[in-house]
Amino acid sequence: MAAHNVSIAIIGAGGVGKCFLSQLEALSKRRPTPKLSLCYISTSKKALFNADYSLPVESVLQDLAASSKDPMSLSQVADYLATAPSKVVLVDNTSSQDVADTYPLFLSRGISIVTPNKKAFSGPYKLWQDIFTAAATSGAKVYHESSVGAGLPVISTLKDLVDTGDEVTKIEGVFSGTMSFLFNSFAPVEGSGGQWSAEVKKAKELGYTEPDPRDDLNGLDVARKLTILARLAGLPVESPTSFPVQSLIPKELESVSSGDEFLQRLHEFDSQMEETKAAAQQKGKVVRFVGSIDVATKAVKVGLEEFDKSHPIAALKGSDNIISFYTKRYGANPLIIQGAGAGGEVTAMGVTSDLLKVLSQIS
Ligand SMILES: NC(=O)C1=CN([C@@H]2O[C@H](COP(=O)(O)OP(=O)(O)OC[C@H]3O[C@@H](n4cnc5c(N)ncnc54)[C@H](OP(=O)(O)O)[C@@H]3O)[C@@H](O)[C@H]2O)C=CC1
Ligand SMILES: N[C@@H](CC=O)C(=O)O
Ligand code: NA
Repeated sequence: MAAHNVSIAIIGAGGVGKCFLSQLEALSKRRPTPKLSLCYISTSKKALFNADYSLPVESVLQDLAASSKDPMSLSQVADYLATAPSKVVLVDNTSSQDVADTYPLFLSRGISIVTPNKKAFSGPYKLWQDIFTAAATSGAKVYHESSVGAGLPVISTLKDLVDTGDEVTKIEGVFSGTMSFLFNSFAPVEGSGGQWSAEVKKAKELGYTEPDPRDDLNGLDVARKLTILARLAGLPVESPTSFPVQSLIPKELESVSSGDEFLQRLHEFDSQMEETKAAAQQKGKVVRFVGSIDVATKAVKVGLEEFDKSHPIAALKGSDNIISFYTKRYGANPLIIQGAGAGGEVTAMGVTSDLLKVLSQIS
């Protein structure tokens, strides 16, 4: 049976979006079927689309930069995509809550979704239910592997554990590429480490942070990931603020209005993090930012902990995440996933592999 053509719509063309576009271009060359055509792309300021639902992938970033079209409203995007001549997959490469809130509408109109955006799956529990109900009713697919651990197979592994009847008892580890990079370079196992505020700027330049790095430093990014994993493990966690989350934002900077001003002023408070580092050092330990979900007691928490220098969490490198799944089948030795947990290419890889899963089911 011939594969049907599929149209791809993309919202968001930043660090992850650009890497996704180049992976999409390479994919279309490597795997000519199903034929993929790009039908819509937008940032928050500009959009590109046309009446025949076909845009050239090779030049789309330049064409988008030169475009004079405003983005459509999200309900207009849903109308436009629902009348496309082929099935459509929407790739949300933003961190927008508004786009996330519209997933039930897209899905109910038969538009599948792949995304690294955490907001839909870690927002109110009702949104989570509406998303999966809409998908089940319409048959559209929704995948979000890169919403936890970037391209690392964290969500697919947890789903496999649950779907095959294993009992997940605990999930713990380092869930933030930014936090991992910061502590690995600021408080390394050997050597004195860098300056906290300078490392935060580096993490942003490397594309590890959220668009606003305060969303990483306040612990909410990790809390969102734990909310997603807890829900998949069967705990109906209401929201990422419904359990204890430690923030590393200095009190004095809590009310600054922009991420840029925050970054400019952060160095004034470097001594606070130096004290935290020194307290661990005095005990021969290092400090790291971790999270855990205890399924039996329903306890979820996020924050700083001290680790012996020989502990696998202390020895992480770069932006690596490490995530341990304790289950009935795996017993005392958890199933462990480790590797880069942030960065454009590895995040886009998770999005592209989700796209392949959707294509295998709808084309
Ligand atoms: N970077 C990483 O390592 C990882 C990122 N993720 C997730 O991937 C997503 C993208 O991250 P990243 O690429 O780094 O972020 P960027 O800030 O680099 O890019 C975000 C893009 O989304 C666009 N955008 C934002 N809001 C809207 C909107 N309402 N409508 C249309 N476009 C919008 C922005 O456009 P404009 O520039 O015009 O505002 C920009 O093109 C986030 O959800 C993030 O949490 C997940 C795992 C790892
Ligand atoms: N800002 C996030 C990006 C991936 O989710 C992180 O640093 O882990
Ligand atoms: Na992942």
